[in-house]
Amino acid sequence: MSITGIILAGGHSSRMGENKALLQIGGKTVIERIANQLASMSSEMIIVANNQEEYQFLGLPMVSDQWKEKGPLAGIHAGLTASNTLKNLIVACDMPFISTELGKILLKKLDTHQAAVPEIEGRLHPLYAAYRKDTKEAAEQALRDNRLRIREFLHDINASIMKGDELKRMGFLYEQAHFFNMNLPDEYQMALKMAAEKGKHPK
Ligand SMILES: Nc1nc2c(ncn2[C@@H]2O[C@H](COP(=O)(O)OP(=O)(O)OP(=O)(O)O)[C@@H](O)[C@H]2O)c(=O)[nH]1
Repeated sequence: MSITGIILAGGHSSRMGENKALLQIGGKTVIERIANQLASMSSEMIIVANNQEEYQFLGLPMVSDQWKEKGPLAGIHAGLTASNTLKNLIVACDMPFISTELGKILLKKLDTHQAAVPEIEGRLHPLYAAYRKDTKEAAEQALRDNRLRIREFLHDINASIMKGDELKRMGFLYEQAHFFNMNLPDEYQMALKMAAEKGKHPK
């Protein structure tokens, strides 16, 4: 298994008001939960962070953005630049309930595409998606041109947009929780409730 799991943790969490990667859910920080999930799918991991001291406790390799204050596309670029593997799974640090089953489906799609990105009920999820290392050049060009929308970057590469129906046909029964991301304090409270419910009715 030659796969790198890349966690984007270089944002400002300004809507949350505190570092959302370090919020606790079920006795663990969100970033630890994600790292644990990624560990089962990848041979290497990288954290892309601009304030690295905050994540030293994870004991994982870290890199910083080369393009500063450009948002998640710069995180994707930095992660792919540092990666030593063709196949990479990128995850935002604010998605507490990602599915490893989905991660494996997205990574498999890289046999035929440069990227695989879920689109669930009309909403694209490029921050839980698989990217080949060879998309780094297109990311760099987009950053150079100051085209920072990931949706546009996906047009520049051979990306497979995987809709809910296709995922269902492949036997993956998605839940909204898999794509849940926390931006606001209320959404953190919601995540705590979701985790408590999951604990009551484990699958
Ligand atoms: N490496 C890197 N990651 C980023 C950057 N901006 C956002 N991210 C990450 O991308 C994901 C989604 O980020 P957002 O929620 O859109 O932005 P944020 O800055 O974290 O939060 P807000 O300040 O509330 O907008 C999170 O995992 C962020 O850590 C960046 O400039 N560099």
